[in-house]
Amino acid sequence: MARPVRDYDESDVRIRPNRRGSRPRTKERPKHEDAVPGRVLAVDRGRYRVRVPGDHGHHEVSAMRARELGRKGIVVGDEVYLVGDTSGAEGTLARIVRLGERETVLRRTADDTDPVERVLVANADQLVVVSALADPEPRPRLIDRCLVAAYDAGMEPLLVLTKADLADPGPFLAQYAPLSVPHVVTRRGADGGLAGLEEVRAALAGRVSVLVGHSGVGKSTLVNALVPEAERATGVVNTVTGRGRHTSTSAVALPLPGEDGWVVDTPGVRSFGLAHVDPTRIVHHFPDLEPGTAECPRGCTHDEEECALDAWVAGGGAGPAGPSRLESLRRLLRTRTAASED
Ligand SMILES: Nc1nc2c(ncn2[C@@H]2O[C@H](COP(=O)(O)OP(=O)(O)OP(=O)(O)O)[C@@H](O)[C@H]2O)c(=O)[nH]1
Ligand SMILES: [Zn+2]
Repeated sequence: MARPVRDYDESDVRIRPNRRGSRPRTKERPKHEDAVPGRVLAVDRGRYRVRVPGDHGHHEVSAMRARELGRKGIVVGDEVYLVGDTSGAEGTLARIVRLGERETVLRRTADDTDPVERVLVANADQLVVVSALADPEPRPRLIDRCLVAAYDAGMEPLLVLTKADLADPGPFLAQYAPLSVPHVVTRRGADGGLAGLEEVRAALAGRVSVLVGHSGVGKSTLVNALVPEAERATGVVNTVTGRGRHTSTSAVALPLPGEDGWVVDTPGVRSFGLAHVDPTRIVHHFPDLEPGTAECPRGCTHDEEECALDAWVAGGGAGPAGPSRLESLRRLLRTRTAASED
């Protein structure tokens, strides 16, 4: 019979200081089993604002990365593990010693001159593309880029169409009908309030949603209506860093009231470079077309002459909607290679 193996127990080592001081004798890296889990809400110049759950609700902790993390990036939405002073009291700084596994990764290539791929947000499951129906006019090419970024990240897209008091959503929606992207329409009501907000809330409930949209579409109006304390939350970053109102933060996670999901606002994000996108990830989001790719040549981009989708769709493989769905898929695939526009 094998002897029972005793697991290495870090706490044993730590309570027995060696002669030279309090450092454990073992070369084994400390595992930080007592590390406190939290979620990164904002990143600003090497300081992380982390939300830590406690017995009586949540509190926020300012943290820095521990050296042992190496060069691994930490982004908004990351699950992190903290040691040190995790009280969140003013002037305290915890250390992030470990990073949880990411379920999704929203990336972008900043622009055409900067080929560096950046991770924008981790662990989000929905990408909300906010677009005004008028003032400013919708930008379909930018919306398509966002959809591609969502599909590539394994996120579900949602269109929020604002300012329906200024223009009828019908013609715009017709363009997106073959894509079967869910949408919500909002408008300014006669009372000055935002109509459609309840529908937006329902679509965000229980999810982690990243909001993107170009300047003037009404994204701030929407965020402030959804998360009335949003202003206060951004203020916390500033008191922590002591750098005033201007921060380089490109994303901020805001818990929705009632702990019913999160929205991640992305104030600095104006476009999605898509140099990194894998075409096979886009076709996964067209489940009606995907079976038709079985006969494709290896490494098919699904936008080339040899692609098996044409014959399959022509043969009725994807039903009567097949041709317009294929056209939409190709539109998105071409977005990947088109020059970025914001
Ligand atoms: N008519 C109308 N105007 C709206 C609506 N929603 C927002 N606006 C107005 O549109 C303008 C831009 O709204 P913001 O919320 O600041 O837009 P934003 O997307 O945050 O833009 P940036 O701050 O530039 O990023 C403001 O004057 C809002 O009052 C709407 O549903 N209807
Ligand atoms: Zn193909």
